[in-house]
Amino acid sequence: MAQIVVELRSVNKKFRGKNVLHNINLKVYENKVYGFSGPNGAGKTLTFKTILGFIKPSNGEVIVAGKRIRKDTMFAENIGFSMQDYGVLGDKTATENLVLLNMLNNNAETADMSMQQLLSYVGLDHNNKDKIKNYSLGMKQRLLIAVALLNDNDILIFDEPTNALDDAGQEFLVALINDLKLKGKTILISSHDKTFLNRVSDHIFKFNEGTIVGEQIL
Ligand SMILES: Nc1ncnc2c1ncn2[C@@H]1O[C@H](COP(=O)(O)OP(=O)(O)OP(=O)(O)O)[C@@H](O)[C@H]1O
Repeated sequence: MAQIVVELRSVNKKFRGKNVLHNINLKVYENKVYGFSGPNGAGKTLTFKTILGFIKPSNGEVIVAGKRIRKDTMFAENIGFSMQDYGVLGDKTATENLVLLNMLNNNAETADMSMQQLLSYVGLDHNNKDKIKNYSLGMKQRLLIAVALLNDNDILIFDEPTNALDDAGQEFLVALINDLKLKGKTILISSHDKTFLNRVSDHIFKFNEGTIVGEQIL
């Protein structure tokens, strides 16, 4: 039977008295792709940060891979994620960024060769000596995806990976997500592009004003 790998139970979050997430209930089953849709400020990124353990709910429960995220959990270690400008240094090359992050992650087995493979998997050239502050937005998106894949985690969160992607970039991303699914990954992905979400998702959560207002099974 398919396992539930992420579960949110009646999650609420208040910031300075304002309800930014309310009554979020969701179940994520292994090896499926979940689209998160909704307008700006709907709560998609906050829900991702709650699953990652970066922010703690005011009440409710978050369970990742069978473990409850507690107040003293720093973050959910078994999730790879990409968020806009999170964790990458503009003054370094793509390879330097990946090597640094890999060292921070204590991932001893990764050699330069696997960085090359990872960069080529996301369509970047490991020989490119440009600092990433000079990258196009589409190239930065590809690097952020590589960051999410660094530790070969089974659960992946991609926050707005379609931003600034041209048609070829989108096609590449669709193929990459399909390939990751074939490899057994579970993927949570937010986007403003409904056509893209319909193409890649098994299940879509529709967010508005900090809550889930609808679901669609594809
Ligand atoms: N640290 C914070 N303090 C106060 N309010 C916050 C904080 N972080 C997010 N919010 C608020 O929570 C709401 C949800 O934001 P969130 O970033 O999750 O939206 P989103 O659905 O990802 O939108 P977008 O499509 O623009 O990325 C917004 O109203 C935002 O202003």
